[in-house]
Amino acid sequence: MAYQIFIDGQEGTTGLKILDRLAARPDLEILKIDEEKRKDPAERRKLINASDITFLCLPDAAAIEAAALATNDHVKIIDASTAHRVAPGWAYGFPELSGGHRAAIAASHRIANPGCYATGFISVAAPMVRKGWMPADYPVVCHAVSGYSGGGKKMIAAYADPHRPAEYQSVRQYGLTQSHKHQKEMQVLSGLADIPIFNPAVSDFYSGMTVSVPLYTRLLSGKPSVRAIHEMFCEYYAGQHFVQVMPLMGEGVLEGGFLPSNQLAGTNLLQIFVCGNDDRVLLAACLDNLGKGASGAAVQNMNIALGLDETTGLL
Ligand SMILES: NC(=O)C1=CN([C@@H]2O[C@H](COP(=O)(O)OP(=O)(O)OC[C@H]3O[C@@H](n4cnc5c(N)ncnc54)[C@H](OP(=O)(O)O)[C@@H]3O)[C@@H](O)[C@H]2O)C=CC1
Ligand SMILES: CC(=O)N[C@@H](CCC(=O)OP(=O)(O)O)C(=O)O
Repeated sequence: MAYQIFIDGQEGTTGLKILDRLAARPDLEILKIDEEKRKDPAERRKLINASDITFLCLPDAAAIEAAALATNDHVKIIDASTAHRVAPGWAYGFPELSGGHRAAIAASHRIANPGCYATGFISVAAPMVRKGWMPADYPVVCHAVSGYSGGGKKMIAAYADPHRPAEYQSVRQYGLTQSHKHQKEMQVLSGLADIPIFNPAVSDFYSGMTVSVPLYTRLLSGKPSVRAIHEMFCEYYAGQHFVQVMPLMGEGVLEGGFLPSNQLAGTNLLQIFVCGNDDRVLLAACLDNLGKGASGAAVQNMNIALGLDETTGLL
């Protein structure tokens, strides 16, 4: 019998992308909610409890409410929101981070899907801390640029508006108060003592993102060379299908010395670039905010939670 899947928030940006990725799969049956009952707690409770897997593609408050509607012991919840990412009892859905993370996703009934920026940041910061090269109190700074679909339906509509302000054509930095909702998750999952300084920006393209962390090697334990850092990342992610460590300096991959942000749109891939020199290193992660940053990761986590090949149905 096909697995029963419910997407709470099926009309939103992330919900629709998950639906797209699952639509052609014969091993799954999608439990659709009537349009007029999309926000009816009783109907949602019924479908959540009838499912094997429920994806929550909702704002945080609605995701917390939805998780409480799951009353049977069977259903596995995969929450795309920020609500449960550092909550006790929830597995963090980044299987490439460690064998322990993959095992927790396979065993848990509550899986928090990582944030898009957080995925990029953790992919480069966590191995540096785990390998003992970046001291936990390293003063970490992170820069990032995202496509506007990261802001969901409202931001997509604002960018598509023919009467939008001219400034939308420029890169717009935000998170200026240093209290972006991903910062706690970035700190905790990377094993850092302090919240990193985070400078996100949104720009005039639909999806994709680059998340960068500049480092002084002189502040790292053992002062590793840029080549040694690259080798460490190659070993850390060896054998992973969706996380790829690119050639040192992006040799043969980056055209004209530019690192684009939209190259991985439509995929579940995350590519890591190690650039710079033996004094100043730039670690950068490129991904699709709607792919490995949201719907792709959610489907990968579902595959693991169901005991399937994690690449099923994913590019
Ligand atoms: N966009 C992205 O790149 C990423 C998003 N996320 C997270 O995923 C979640 C969904 O984001 P996104 O898809 O972008 O957001 P959207 O705003 O595009 O979609 C959210 C959907 O949830 C629906 N909704 C709101 N409240 C309720 C409720 N009480 N009951 C049922 N449905 C409700 C909305 O309905 P209506 O259509 O009526 O507005 C909408 O369809 C968020 O928590 C977001 O932070 C995570 C990673 C990346
Ligand atoms: C461009 C833009 O606005 N991006 C969103 C991040 C989207 C995301 O990852 O949302 P989650 O926190 O649910 O993971 C933002 O900065 O809030």
